[in-house]
Amino acid sequence: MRNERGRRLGKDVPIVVLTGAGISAESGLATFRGADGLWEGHRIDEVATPEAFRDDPELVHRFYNARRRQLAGPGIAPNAAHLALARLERAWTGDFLLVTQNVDDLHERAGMVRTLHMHGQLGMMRCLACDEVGPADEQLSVRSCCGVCGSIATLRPDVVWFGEMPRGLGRIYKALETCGIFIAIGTSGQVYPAAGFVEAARAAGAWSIEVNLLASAVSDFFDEHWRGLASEAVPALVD
Ligand SMILES: CC(C)NC(=O)[C@H](Cc1c[nH]c2ccccc12)NC(=O)[C@H](CCCC/N=C(/NCCC(=O)O)S[C@H]1O[C@H](COP(=O)(O)OP(=O)(O)OC[C@H]2O[C@@H](n3cnc4c(N)ncnc43)[C@H](O)[C@@H]2O)[C@@H](O)[C@H]1O)NC(=O)OCc1ccccc1
Repeated sequence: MRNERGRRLGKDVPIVVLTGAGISAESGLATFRGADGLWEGHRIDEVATPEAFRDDPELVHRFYNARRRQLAGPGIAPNAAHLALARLERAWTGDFLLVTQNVDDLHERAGMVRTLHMHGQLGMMRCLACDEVGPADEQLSVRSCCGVCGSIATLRPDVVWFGEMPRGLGRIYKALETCGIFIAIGTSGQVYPAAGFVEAARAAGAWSIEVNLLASAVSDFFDEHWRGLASEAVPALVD
């Protein structure tokens, strides 16, 4: 991998890659702030909150069931950007961590292993009574029963909602504090704490690269910018 000044970026330095909805856009999955950023007329961050689940759990279940159906649907598959990152992970000799804000499983379907879903996973559910986590199907509802403790109406999507603590922050900040390269792909830099990772990486002296269709809210923090479709820019960057 070479930076825009052609300086070879050694595959032996610790690297952190952050991805957002933009990397899955070309796989047919809607981005959050794409189109109108609405689902059934609801602003996404209206249905992705603990308050929404408390007030109207059926609406929230419908939202996540619809996204599970879409993700499991025909034609939804990892694109060239996911596949290029999987090649990079296999070729990387230094510490490698992929942190994704995405709840889809396209990185894993592309063969990636060292992934951390900081906002949870669409394919999993958690029981609020016994805290058991297990695979979720497309029919989750308030009538669903927990297979472990038998309680009803206690199953929720195992995702991180607005106002909730993201997953693995300790591991993420540890990796950011020692990384030599930080790459952000397909994220608008509007949701925290993810949007603040580039500053932590820079503070550690990392070379920072942003790959995005448009400028993001944190573009100024990056050393290098690759503007374009992830499916074209990521292979060009890493191969
Ligand atoms: C809206 C925003 C202002 N609000 C927040 O950030 C809030 C509140 C907040 C906390 N700190 C702050 C500081 C300042 C201001 C606000 C806050 N944050 C939280 O609540 C977080 C939890 C947030 C997580 C919420 N859950 C999600 N998802 C899971 C659910 C679900 O999926 O249903 S967030 C969800 O939205 C975000 C969407 O953003 P992107 O992925 O960037 O997608 P977007 O559509 O915006 O952009 C796509 C980009 O791709 C580009 N693109 C499009 N197509 C392509 C293409 N083809 N190729 C390349 N690029 C492309 C576009 O140009 C665009 O730039 C993702 O994070 C995604 O996971 N929790 C928390 O803070 O807990 C306490 C705490 C405090 C301190 C330390 C620890 C904890």
